[in-house]
Amino acid sequence: MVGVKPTDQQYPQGLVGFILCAYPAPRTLPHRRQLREYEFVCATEQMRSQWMNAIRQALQGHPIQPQQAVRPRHLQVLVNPKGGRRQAKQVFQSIQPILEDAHCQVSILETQGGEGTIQAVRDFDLSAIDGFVVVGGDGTVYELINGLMTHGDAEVAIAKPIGIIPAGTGNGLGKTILDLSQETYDPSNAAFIIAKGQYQPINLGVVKQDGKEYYSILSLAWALISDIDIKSNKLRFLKFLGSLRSDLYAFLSILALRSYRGRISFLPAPDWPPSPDTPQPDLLAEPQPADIETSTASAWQVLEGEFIALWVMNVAWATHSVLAAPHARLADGYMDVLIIRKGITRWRLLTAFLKIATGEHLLIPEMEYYKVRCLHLEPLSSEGLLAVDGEQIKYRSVEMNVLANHAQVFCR
Ligand SMILES: Nc1ncnc2c1ncn2[C@@H]1O[C@H](COP(=O)(O)OP(=O)(O)OP(=O)(O)O)[C@@H](O)[C@H]1O
Repeated sequence: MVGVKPTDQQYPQGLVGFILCAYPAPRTLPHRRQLREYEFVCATEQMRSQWMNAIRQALQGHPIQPQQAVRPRHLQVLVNPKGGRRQAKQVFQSIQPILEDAHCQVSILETQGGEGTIQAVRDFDLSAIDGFVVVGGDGTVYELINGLMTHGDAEVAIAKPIGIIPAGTGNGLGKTILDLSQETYDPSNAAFIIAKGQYQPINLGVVKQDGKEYYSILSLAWALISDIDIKSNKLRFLKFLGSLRSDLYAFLSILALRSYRGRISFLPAPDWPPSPDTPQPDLLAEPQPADIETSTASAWQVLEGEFIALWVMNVAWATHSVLAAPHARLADGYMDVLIIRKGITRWRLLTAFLKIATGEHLLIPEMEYYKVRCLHLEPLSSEGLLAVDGEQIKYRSVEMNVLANHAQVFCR
């Protein structure tokens, strides 16, 4: 009786009956309406199971095919345990669930560095790989690209999309991709882009020197820039500095400023610089073949003299905090070139350095900016450094050409 409101016929008589009826039923015990709903659910459940049995009988001899399972994407992951703050393994563990939730299966390779990594990439069985993921910095991407381009089946290898989880020091390519995908600079956002699975073409640079070829996805640097890139590696043991390492070295190099003699020849884009009326281009739009053909028709330019810096950029961001080439597009068939000649004051250079995170360094008149199809550098100073994607190459004449839309990166 307690907890279930009695019907009229069941009302007990007198004072006891009045108290029992006025006393509200405890919520934990079923109310009569709830009981009726329960009975209804039981009845419909019974009907449902009867219908299902009827359908099963009708379909006997006509088994239903199980739904085709979505094939998981197989990603070959390259983790550089020595990149950046040496946190790449932990970074990958933290984002792995994002890839797994997106039906990605991963195989992990810990890189050895240099030729060891390039050879390991050449040995990959491509039939089992849908894409690559680099957990490291631009140096590891460079090794991956060079391994793919010299793979026995290079055409198939370089067509596989590449994703970047930034775990190096600079991570210029990772930052460029995150920026184009309108995501903030963070490993989980980078994993999210890979999980989404969309990819875009990207130019590659081919650097030729002494009959050898190197493939670049980021940059060719000479003078002040390569000095900072290569010499700041000496401070790598100061792990806590992270990317501040190159900022510190840049500041010291500007104080002890020196110039380098050389000859820079290049084939500029015919429509550069654009007139102020030209609408802003879509940064991911593929180039029209006509754009590339007309560029070869334009005349070579030759600059000879003393230079402070040469930076040939394939993408916009040189590091996650250096927007060196704000006009660079992923697949426009051009490289963006920043040249600083001797004559700029230390103060102006320092101002440019402080503004480079937003691309406003280009407002300083001494910054010369070109878009080029190919470039030839002949260093005329006896000593100096040259770097491709932050990796040192021999200090002698070098040529760089664009391979338009040659690789693919997970982006957007
Ligand atoms: N197991 C390893 N031991 C020693 N060096 C390695 C190993 N694996 C990779 N390397 C080297 O580490 C160097 C740096 O790699 P990476 O570019 O990934 O990081 P980073 O230099 O910190 O980042 P960024 O290039 O973006 O500034 C590369 O030259 C690579 O050859």
